[in-house]
Amino acid sequence: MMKPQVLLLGEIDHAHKEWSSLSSIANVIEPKARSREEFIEECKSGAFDKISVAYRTFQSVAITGLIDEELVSVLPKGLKFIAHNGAGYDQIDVHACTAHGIRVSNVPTAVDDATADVNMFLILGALRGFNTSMMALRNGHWKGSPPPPLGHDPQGKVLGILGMGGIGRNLMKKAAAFGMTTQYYNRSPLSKELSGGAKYKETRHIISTKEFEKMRKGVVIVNTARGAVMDEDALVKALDKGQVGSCGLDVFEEEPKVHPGLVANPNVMLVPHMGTWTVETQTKMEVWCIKNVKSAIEKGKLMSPVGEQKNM
Ligand SMILES: O=CC(=O)O
Repeated sequence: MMKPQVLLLGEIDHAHKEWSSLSSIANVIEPKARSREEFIEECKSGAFDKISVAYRTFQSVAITGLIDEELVSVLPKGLKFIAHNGAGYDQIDVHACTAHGIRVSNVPTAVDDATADVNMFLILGALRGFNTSMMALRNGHWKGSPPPPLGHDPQGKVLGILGMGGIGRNLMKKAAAFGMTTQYYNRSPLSKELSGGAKYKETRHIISTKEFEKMRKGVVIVNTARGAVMDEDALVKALDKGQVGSCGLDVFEEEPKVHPGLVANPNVMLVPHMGTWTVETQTKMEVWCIKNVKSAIEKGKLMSPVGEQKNM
């Protein structure tokens, strides 16, 4: 019998052993395309017609572009599974995939420690106002003149967590070790029956001017989720007014672009999307994603389907 074919979109950098062990159950194909246009052409050429599973990385968006309706509609009909190597899957239009009979998985859990660590780093950095003096030192001005205002301790502060999934719960434990108490908010879409077919409102810009105004003046904001969760323009304005005192960001609305108002503001700590950027975590993520590919081939279903497809 012919082995099933797996399409590799992106690179395997760490889990080489696990990836090569796939060869006993599948043949791996890599695209020749170097742009979205070429990729669409390659799909239409029939080169991928025997593919049933695709493994994709966050970075592969540089070749294929977003996995949106246009792309999904040219993917080979036999492609039934997309295993995405990442926790966040905003590059993939899951509704379009569902409509075309494609199941999507992501990588939860493996990302929790590293992402919560970056969040805690940004919380501490923003509370202490370290960015201004770190810049001053490099510019030959020691702490800066005048020295920056005193920072604040995390001990006794209340941490609000928006999104109490694996990363949120991991962060809560870390913050507790720093003496913080947590309040949380979590979104959970209703079941199909209860929502009566109404489309679930996504999380884009759920934090904007109105929400900043409800917060305590001088609030510290950290984002390690996705940039678009917050209205970046509104954040810049709230920082300029002092409504937001300082902030720490790992994610941005239009990566790799960063709003000039954020770059210009020394009260903002900026990290270029490095939440999971460690050897240990990248390795765990690849291993996890490969398990999804194996499960798709051997059991006909993904090990960790995305939330929208959990009940299918
Ligand atoms: O941003 C990183 C991820 O979604 O895994």
